[in-house]
Amino acid sequence: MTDIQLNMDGEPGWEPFDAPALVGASLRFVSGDRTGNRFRMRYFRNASGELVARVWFGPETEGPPGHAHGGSIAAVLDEVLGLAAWAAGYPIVVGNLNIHFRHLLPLQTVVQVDSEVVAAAGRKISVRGRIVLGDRIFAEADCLCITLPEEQRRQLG
Ligand SMILES: CCCCCCCCCC(=O)SCCNC(=O)CCNC(=O)[C@H](O)C(C)(C)COP(=O)(O)OP(=O)(O)OC[C@H]1O[C@@H](n2cnc3c(N)ncnc32)[C@H](O)[C@@H]1OP(=O)(O)O
Repeated sequence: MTDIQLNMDGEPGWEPFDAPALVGASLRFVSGDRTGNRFRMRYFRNASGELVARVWFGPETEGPPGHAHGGSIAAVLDEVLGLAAWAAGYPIVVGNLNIHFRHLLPLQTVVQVDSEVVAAAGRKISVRGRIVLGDRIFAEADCLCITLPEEQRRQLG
């Protein structure tokens, strides 16, 4: 397997972001395995609080031959956009995730997930995101996150 570059060393202003330190170790499904053949990913945040992820879609995320399964793309967007809301200070779960799959995403490629918290109204936090490689947009998503009441948050641990 070729060298997998997930760092942002050449891009000043982005610091590694410790997702489990914020939301807990339960966040394993997408970002928990740093060596396997499903996803490998790293989170980064800048001084403005924007969150990005560098994600490698491994052979076990396959859907169409040689390309990522739509569900694997959805899983990545669910986690990254939900985490973007948490990183902005909102303890949420994802209520609605709407994805446009724009281009087939080739396996064993490192792509970037950009995110932006675009609105907060009461318990509803709107987050937008996209999966890109250079100018190529593979997927775009709108995510509605809902903050959890304190009691429900406590039950989650
Ligand atoms: C803890 C670690 C977190 C890790 C980081 C995040 C990354 C992972 C992200 C996820 O995968 S989270 C897991 C996937 N999501 C879920 O399983 C959520 C399951 N659904 C629920 O728990 C509840 O339906 C939910 C908390 C989202 C809402 O239920 P509530 O009873 O608390 O809220 P309610 O129904 O009163 O709705 C509150 C407002 O949100 C709106 N709303 C709720 N769900 C909606 C929805 N699905 N679509 C559109 N609007 C929605 C609702 O209309 C209302 O708007 P208004 O205040 O204007 O009336």
